Amino acid sequence: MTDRPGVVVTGVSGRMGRMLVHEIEQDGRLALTGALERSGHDWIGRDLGTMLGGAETGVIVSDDADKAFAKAQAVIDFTAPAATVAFAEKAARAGAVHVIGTTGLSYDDLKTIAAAGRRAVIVRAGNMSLGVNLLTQVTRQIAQALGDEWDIEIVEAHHNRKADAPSGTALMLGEAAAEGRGVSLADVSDRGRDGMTGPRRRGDIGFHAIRGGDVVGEHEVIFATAGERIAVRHIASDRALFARGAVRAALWGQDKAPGEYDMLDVLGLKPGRGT
Ligand SMILES: NC(=O)C1=CN([C@@H]2O[C@H](COP(=O)(O)OP(=O)(O)OC[C@H]3O[C@@H](n4cnc5c(N)ncnc54)[C@H](OP(=O)(O)O)[C@@H]3O)[C@@H](O)[C@H]2O)C=CC1
Ligand SMILES: O=C(O)C1=N[C@H](C(=O)O)C[C@H](O)C1
Repeated sequence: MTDRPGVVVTGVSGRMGRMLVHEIEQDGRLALTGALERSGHDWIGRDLGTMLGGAETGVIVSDDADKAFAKAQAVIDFTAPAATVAFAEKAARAGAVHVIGTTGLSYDDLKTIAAAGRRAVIVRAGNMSLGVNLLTQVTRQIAQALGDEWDIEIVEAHHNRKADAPSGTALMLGEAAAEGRGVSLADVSDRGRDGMTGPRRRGDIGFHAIRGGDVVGEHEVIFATAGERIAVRHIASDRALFARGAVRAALWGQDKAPGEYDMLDVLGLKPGRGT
């Protein structure tokens, strides 16, 4: 028996799933009590440690989320939108803190997750790193200080297996820029221009996605006007930083009231909420 909060990692064979198992072991403040993969996956019923090429851990990979969540205090979930929406309901029912890193969530997905967040603690962020979360604040401040004669463009680059565009981080940065300007991102978003687009619309926020090789994640916000340009940039070179943020969020959420939180709450960068 252990008094460490128990945690389940979903999508455990994925890029982030593997990284999370490693980080949970290294960090030592959470006990890994469950590991999930989708039904029919080769790893189901097998020992997680063996599947990862190491010694047996006693954690058997399962596709039964309800059973795994019932024994845990936290769920760390970097999977895919449909899976995350289903996990949100199940984690809320089990009373486990649900840390959501999954991106590409639709408006309806977000509504379902928000409903689960009225019953349990959810920490959701398109990027769990300190650097990116600081960058959102800097972006908001710069956008607030500049008029709309400054064009804002967000450029992101990721590996060639990434399923969604723009990235969750690019959207966080876009939201921050729009907030700084006092406009709704939905009204000014201009994604991936192509063809005879005509001149740029004043006030738009442009998004551009590069996909290639093994790029972990790079984001740049460009503010451009006549005669000058400002660029702020974040480069992630190791997925471990996202896993560290997720573990920190799972621990932070343990004594919080039900609600949907983000990494600014966890990092103490949003005074007056949940701290
Ligand atoms: N917020 C952040 O800081 C970060 C967010 N991400 C996001 O995390 C997500 C995952 O990224 P990544 O690890 O690279 O992707 P991977 O495709 O490598 O991993 C996703 C894993 O989830 C599994 N999965 C899908 N559906 C289910 C299900 N219903 N039940 C259990 N497991 C399931 C997949 O299985 P299968 O292969 O069979 O589909 C796969 O093993 C993406 O949305 C990505 O954008 C990534 C890094 C940082
Ligand atoms: O899919 C990824 O890899 C990443 N996804 C997140 C995103 O969509 O922004 C975070 C990070 O950039 C890596």
